[in-house]
Amino acid sequence: MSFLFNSFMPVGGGGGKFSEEVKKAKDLGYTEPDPRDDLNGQDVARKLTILARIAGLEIQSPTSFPVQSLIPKELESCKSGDEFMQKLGQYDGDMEKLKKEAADEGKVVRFVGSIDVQKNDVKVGLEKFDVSHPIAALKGSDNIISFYTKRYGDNPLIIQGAGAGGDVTAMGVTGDLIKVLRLLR
Ligand SMILES: NC(=O)C1=CN([C@@H]2O[C@H](COP(=O)(O)OP(=O)(O)OC[C@H]3O[C@@H](n4cnc5c(N)ncnc54)[C@H](OP(=O)(O)O)[C@@H]3O)[C@@H](O)[C@H]2O)C=CC1
Ligand SMILES: N[C@@H](CC=O)C(=O)O
Repeated sequence: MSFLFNSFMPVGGGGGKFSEEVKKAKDLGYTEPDPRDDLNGQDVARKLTILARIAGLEIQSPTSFPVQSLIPKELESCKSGDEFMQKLGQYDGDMEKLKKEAADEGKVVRFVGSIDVQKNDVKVGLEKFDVSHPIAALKGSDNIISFYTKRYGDNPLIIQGAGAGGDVTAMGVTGDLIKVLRLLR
């Protein structure tokens, strides 16, 4: 999703049609095998569930908090990812409208997950960001996690790096396997 929005609406203008950027992300191996698993918000919701639990929140499941889906209502009944991809272009106008609205406000649109530990609040969806915000400047498949804490107040602690692609995914899986092996010792 990060690559998708970084290339759909880069700072400074440009970016292709939404459906074309989804196809590009899929061809590069950045989406889930079925891109609907990204566009319905569930991939981000799963990651937020893990992070929120690490932060101490009791989150029942990735479907137990608000998640915005970018799948057009009319395409919810598609039988396969291929059918979905073929039809997605018919709805490019909706995303184009959103892009223009944000651009008129001098902002960009990004798909983000937020965890408010104190309020016990988790949510996933589209948000507009000022072009000077660190999330606006992301490139390629980079993801960003910002920690707003008592000490890292208005200037958050930031972790940034590639969040998709074969090499980093393989590295993540290998890291998890090593952790499991250590637990089994
Ligand atoms: N794509 C990405 O950038 C990222 C992906 N992920 C996660 O990594 C996982 C894989 O994603 P991705 O690599 O894109 O998906 P792919 O579909 O490209 O690869 C999945 C691989 O897993 C194999 N596989 C599936 N089921 C089984 C099984 N039961 N036993 C053994 N092998 C199996 C498939 O084998 P076969 O080809 O024979 O079907 C295929 O080689 C997903 O859970 C995804 O959420 C996480 C971070 C980033
Ligand atoms: N499909 C994911 C990448 C792997 O988890 C994404 O869109 O960020």
